[in-house]
Amino acid sequence: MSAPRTLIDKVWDGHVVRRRADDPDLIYIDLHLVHEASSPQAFDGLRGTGRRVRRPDLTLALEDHNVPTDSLTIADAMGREQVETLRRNCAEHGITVYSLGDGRQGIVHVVAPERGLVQPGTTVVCGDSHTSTHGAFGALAFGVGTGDVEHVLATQTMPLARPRTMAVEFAGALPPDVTAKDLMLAVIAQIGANGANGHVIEYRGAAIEGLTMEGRMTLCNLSVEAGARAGMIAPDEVTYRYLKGRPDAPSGDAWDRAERHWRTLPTDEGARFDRTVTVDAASLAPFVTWGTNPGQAVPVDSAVPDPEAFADEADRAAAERALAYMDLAPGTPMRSIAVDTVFIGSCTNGRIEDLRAAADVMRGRKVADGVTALVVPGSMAVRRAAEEEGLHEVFAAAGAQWRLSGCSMCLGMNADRLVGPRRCASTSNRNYEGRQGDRARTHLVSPAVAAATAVTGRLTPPAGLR
Ligand SMILES: CC(C)[C@H](C(=O)O)[C@@H](O)C(=O)O
Ligand code: SF4
Repeated sequence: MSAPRTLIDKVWDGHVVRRRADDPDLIYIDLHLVHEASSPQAFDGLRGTGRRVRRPDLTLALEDHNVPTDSLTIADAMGREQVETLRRNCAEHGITVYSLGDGRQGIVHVVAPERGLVQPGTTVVCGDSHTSTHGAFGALAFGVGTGDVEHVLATQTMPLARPRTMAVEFAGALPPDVTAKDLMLAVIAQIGANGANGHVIEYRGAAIEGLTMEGRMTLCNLSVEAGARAGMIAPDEVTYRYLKGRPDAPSGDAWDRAERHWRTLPTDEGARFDRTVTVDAASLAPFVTWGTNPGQAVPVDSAVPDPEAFADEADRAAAERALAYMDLAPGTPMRSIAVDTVFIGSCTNGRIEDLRAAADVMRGRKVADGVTALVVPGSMAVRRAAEEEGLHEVFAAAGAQWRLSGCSMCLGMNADRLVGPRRCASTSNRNYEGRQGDRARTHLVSPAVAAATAVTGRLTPPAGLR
């Protein structure tokens, strides 16, 4: 009987191409996702050394960061250049690219799973930190730098030091209105924005088993905001049901073989993690950030904390600086904070269930005067699914804008950028200074909280409308 192993260990061990003392392991990569913002130098590097892409068939490119969401024409010269460069690079190397205007286009971390490309027990990389999303399937998925993108393009492998393992155990069931987004904002508030540095997290417990694949993707997406290298969830019936029948998932005998393998992946009884953190899921509430990192978060029914209350000096200084940037005073009830913009979208919360949750809150209601609300589906497939259900009509009737898919207002790399000292409730994953625009102030929230906030014009949990 071999020693009990974690899910992380099993996927790692199954992908070591070469192991040598004093060297990082060389890991095989099953799926390489590419986007326009982080790939140009990598392709230049290949060209400079006369190398080709080793496995174009295991590489998929998408246009997401620089694309507009209100038109199929990229007005901005730099954005256009990025996208055209990606198209040229992909044509030169025989890589499939889902371009702006293609029905399969969308945010890389939304499209790959919905196609069935991300499968349990595989390794997935992309020159993008939120590649951690794909860990929801029990894949080992992580963001890599541009130099690594080049290495993977050329060799389909990557040298990697074995990460440490961390179990995040959720005790108890989720209360109503508490979503995967709230769970993870609570985890990051508990362990800190660097709390999982150097680790791959496995999320465990009944609250996780009860999440849909979409919720699991939201959770794993935010792993990197806790500093983790990746986040993973063991595959189960929920995973298999989601994958079956997707265009790029295995079918027939190949499915049966794959499923037999997938069922061997969950962490063995008695396997050890380097670290374990326990989170009381049953005591959580909808969370919202007050500061400029995702760990600076509190339940929406509480107040902006007093920096003086932080025991750690660095935390205190960070809180003071964050409150100055956010223009907030200690003790201000979160629910009294007025916003002028609401963004519903991104690879964290731009999937169909997220849009359903937002539409459920907005149905029959209106966006408050003076508030601009953007609803940006994470992919064109999500957009079509939402339209089939009539969600776009709910948003339009409420006065929200219904857009094409892309990263949009998640970051200031395209036309959906906030100008001036605007304040935004956003379903995205980052709230650092200038993230959504030069002086923009971001409050990270779940889709339901974003929708309720759009209706009242102030940070509001959905229960606040009932
Ligand atoms: C532009 C890209 C490399 C970046 C990332 O790595 O995550 C972006 O997607 C982000 O969310 O900040
Ligand atoms: S939606 Fe936001 S977080 Fe996700 S890949 Fe795009 S920019 Fe990065």
